[in-house]
Amino acid sequence: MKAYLLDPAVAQYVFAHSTPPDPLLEELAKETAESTGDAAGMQISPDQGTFLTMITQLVAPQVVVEVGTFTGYSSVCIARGLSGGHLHCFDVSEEWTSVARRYWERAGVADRVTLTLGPALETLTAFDQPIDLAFIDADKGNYPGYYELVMERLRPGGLILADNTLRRGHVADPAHDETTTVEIRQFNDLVIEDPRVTVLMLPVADGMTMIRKN
Ligand SMILES: C[S@@+](CC[C@H](N)C(=O)[O-])C[C@H]1O[C@@H](n2cnc3c(N)ncnc32)[C@H](O)[C@@H]1O
Repeated sequence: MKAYLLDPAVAQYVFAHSTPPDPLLEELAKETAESTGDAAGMQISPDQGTFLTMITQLVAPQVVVEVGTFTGYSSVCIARGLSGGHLHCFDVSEEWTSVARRYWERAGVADRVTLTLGPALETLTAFDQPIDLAFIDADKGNYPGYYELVMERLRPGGLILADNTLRRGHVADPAHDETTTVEIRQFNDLVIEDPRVTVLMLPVADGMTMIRKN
């Protein structure tokens, strides 16, 4: 499991005292690992999945947006937390999201999930519903664009969650200039300087930032 910033023994303790994934999510993780190779590392970790379900239950959103669906792990977790709301997923990959579609059916949440395929900067621009909750987990260079498109549609009090905002801790090392680290660092700076929001970075998995629109 991903817990880049924790001592391994502490990480084990954390996982042992957090609700684990059910057999369906374990099967999805296994199928993703077997069928997508190195790309499987893009999947959120099980503790993040539990977090997404809990936060969705707490926010009780009507409209949720997910940017970056892959094979569906995070979307199943979000959809399971819904009580009457709807999840709108955005991704470019027909192949990867075909796996997600199967697991939405098996999880019994297909009727509360809509998938739109295409570059998310374009498909989100065409999305015209007020958003209550958003999860951003796609190509890192476009995070500022996704953030602004979501912010324009986010209700006051609404919440954005952005994944991978610590880049294994590299963002805190000014000498680390790998492209994605620089992109995420710029995104983190943009968010903390935005007067419209309240921000909390959580050192969960690869870093997850909670951004509440004031
Ligand atoms: C990190 S993965 C998402 C992981 C997913 N949240 C999960 O829990 O398994 C990133 C996803 O973003 C998608 N993506 C990359 N560039 C994109 C773009 N420009 N527009 C929409 N989706 C994009 C990829 O196809 C990939 O499925």
